[in-house]
Amino acid sequence: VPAAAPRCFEENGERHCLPILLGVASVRAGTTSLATYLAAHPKLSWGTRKEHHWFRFLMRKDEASGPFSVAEMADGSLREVNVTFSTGGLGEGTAFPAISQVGRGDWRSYARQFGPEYGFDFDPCYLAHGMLSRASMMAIKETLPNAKILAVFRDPAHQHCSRLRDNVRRCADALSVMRTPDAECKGPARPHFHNYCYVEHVEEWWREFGRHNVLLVKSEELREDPLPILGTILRFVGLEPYDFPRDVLSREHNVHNTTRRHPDFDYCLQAHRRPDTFLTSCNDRLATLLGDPKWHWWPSSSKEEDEL
Ligand SMILES: Nc1ncnc2c1ncn2[C@@H]1O[C@H](COP(=O)(O)OS(=O)(=O)O)[C@@H](OP(=O)(O)O)[C@H]1O
Repeated sequence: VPAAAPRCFEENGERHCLPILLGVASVRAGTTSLATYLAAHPKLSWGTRKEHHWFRFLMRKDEASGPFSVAEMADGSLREVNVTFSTGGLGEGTAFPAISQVGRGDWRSYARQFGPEYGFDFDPCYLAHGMLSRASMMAIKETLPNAKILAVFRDPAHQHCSRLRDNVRRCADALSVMRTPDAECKGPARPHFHNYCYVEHVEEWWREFGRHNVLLVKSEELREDPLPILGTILRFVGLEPYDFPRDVLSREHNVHNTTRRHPDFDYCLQAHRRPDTFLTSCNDRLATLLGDPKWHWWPSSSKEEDEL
């Protein structure tokens, strides 16, 4: 029996259950591979697709149902959503529209996308910076209060500098666009950086779901050997160990690797790994919070500093 008992209903002789596991992060960290591996388990299914985007919020430009720090949940109730982010919500200083889940349907509409198996759903945009991701977190809590939360984190400097080519337009709350590495690396911490300051988000999700319900995975470890990670995830959701087919695990999905070719990529990477940068301080805090230096990704006194 999984730790999080699924919530199910029957319709036309078919049984549908809400997912028990929600992957909430992060963009381009290997979530497609991980989801594909998990889908090979006979008791696990992602339902109709890997990413259901059920908890992404809709923009409502037509009416001002409140200040932009308020999100309208599926049942019409309003929630304050930018209460704790240190940098304020998305659109800070601008007249940003209210955001809403209304029109999405109730929990059954979501559950209909899954069968009777233990479902899981990945959306790497839920754990990110800003009002929308916080609203997603609140909506998830409302619909799936017992969900197990999974986040895959990848070297934040790599993630950030990758955007030199790949503007993050798919995540609605990551509107900042990389311009030049110089401006980004030497300027003050912009809201965009907070997507990769994982420590800020971990504390938020712990607070809402409880520490034991949030599992963090290092993307680099997943790439090295997915088996131990899969074992940990099975234990996390309360399933027995399973011998995943090796041929499934030997394939990597959604591989691009084109970002590295940008001429400024290495410079950007090195600049962000200096000891005095915002991302270094985030890693320091994350490694301390989790009590494990592996969450730092690069040593504080990096040799790369000398090379700049
Ligand atoms: N097993 C495994 N472990 C770790 N990382 C992996 C793995 N498989 C794929 N990848 C790399 O993950 C990147 C794609 O991540 P996502 O699938 O999460 O991207 S997406 O946000 O859903 O589009 C993409 O990174 P880049 O190639 O650097 O772009 C993949 O190469």
